[in-house]
Amino acid sequence: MKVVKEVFVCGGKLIKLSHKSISTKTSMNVNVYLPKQYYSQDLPRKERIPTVVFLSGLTCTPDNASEKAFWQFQADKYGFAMVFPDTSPRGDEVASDPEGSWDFGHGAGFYVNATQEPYAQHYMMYDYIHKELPQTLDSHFNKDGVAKLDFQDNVAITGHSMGGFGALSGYLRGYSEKRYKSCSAFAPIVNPSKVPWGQKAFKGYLGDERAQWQAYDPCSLIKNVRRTGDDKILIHIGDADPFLEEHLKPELLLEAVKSTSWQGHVQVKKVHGFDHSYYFISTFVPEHAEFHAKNLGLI
Ligand SMILES: N[C@@H](CCC(=O)N[C@@H](CSC=O)C(=O)NCC(=O)O)C(=O)O
Repeated sequence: MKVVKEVFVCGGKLIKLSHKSISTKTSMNVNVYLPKQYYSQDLPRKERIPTVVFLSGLTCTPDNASEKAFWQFQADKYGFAMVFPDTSPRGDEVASDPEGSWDFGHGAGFYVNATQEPYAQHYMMYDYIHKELPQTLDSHFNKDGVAKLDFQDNVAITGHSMGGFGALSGYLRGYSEKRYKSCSAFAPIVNPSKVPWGQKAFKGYLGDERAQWQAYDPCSLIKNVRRTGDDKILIHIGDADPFLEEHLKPELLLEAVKSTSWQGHVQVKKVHGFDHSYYFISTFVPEHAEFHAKNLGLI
């Protein structure tokens, strides 16, 4: 991993990194915020700082959320690190949308492992986000036998829109192995198999076979994942979101959990007047931060 830049922000630092990915066979950018506790001498030697992973939406790079979601204040408040990955592989050698649209291809990897050519060459975002990146960050930051940061065990996941889908999907697929301690989402695409953004992405990356789609779709996954303990999923969505009716459809997730172990444990908070932007996200980041801090054992 190469450190591209370090930026002082709040009480810690945003570290901008790039690295060669085995999964995507490209160079990938990722931003990591290390909270003030990381730099403090007071951190008990045995305690590792947990991580919250934020998966961004269509068109985003790691910088959108780093600059506009204001997670850093919350990371300092509770003592977690933030990981802001990119949304797709990029580069001249990486196929993108044939029509140059922004909802597929570069900036729109949908956090799945593509099986269809030419996308299967590089779009292995599921493996990258949930397997390779945590290991790579662990090796980079926890050198010399001193493990101050926890990228693999005490980790929460959240995301926005396409990234909200990615968070729900990754959480539910990894549920039996407790890959993530906690999951939330901002205006997520909850049922990609049923909406235009998701159908375009799934057809392009996964092909026509619907069984492949169900293996990533939160509305299918949640029916087959038995909830344990006090686990809950927190979702916020604005009622003035221009994508609400066509692409997001949160009611489909509530419908899907009926008569399952998740009924009553998926909280969808529809908030009046809010749109799809980072003004909406940043407003509700404090509530999501507190939710994850509790589940990560920080409060
Ligand atoms: N460029 C598009 C708008 C695309 C858009 O709204 N992207 C959202 C995520 S949408 C779902 O995944 C986003 O987060 N954009 C980045 C930002 O900083 O706001 C258009 O021109 O309409």
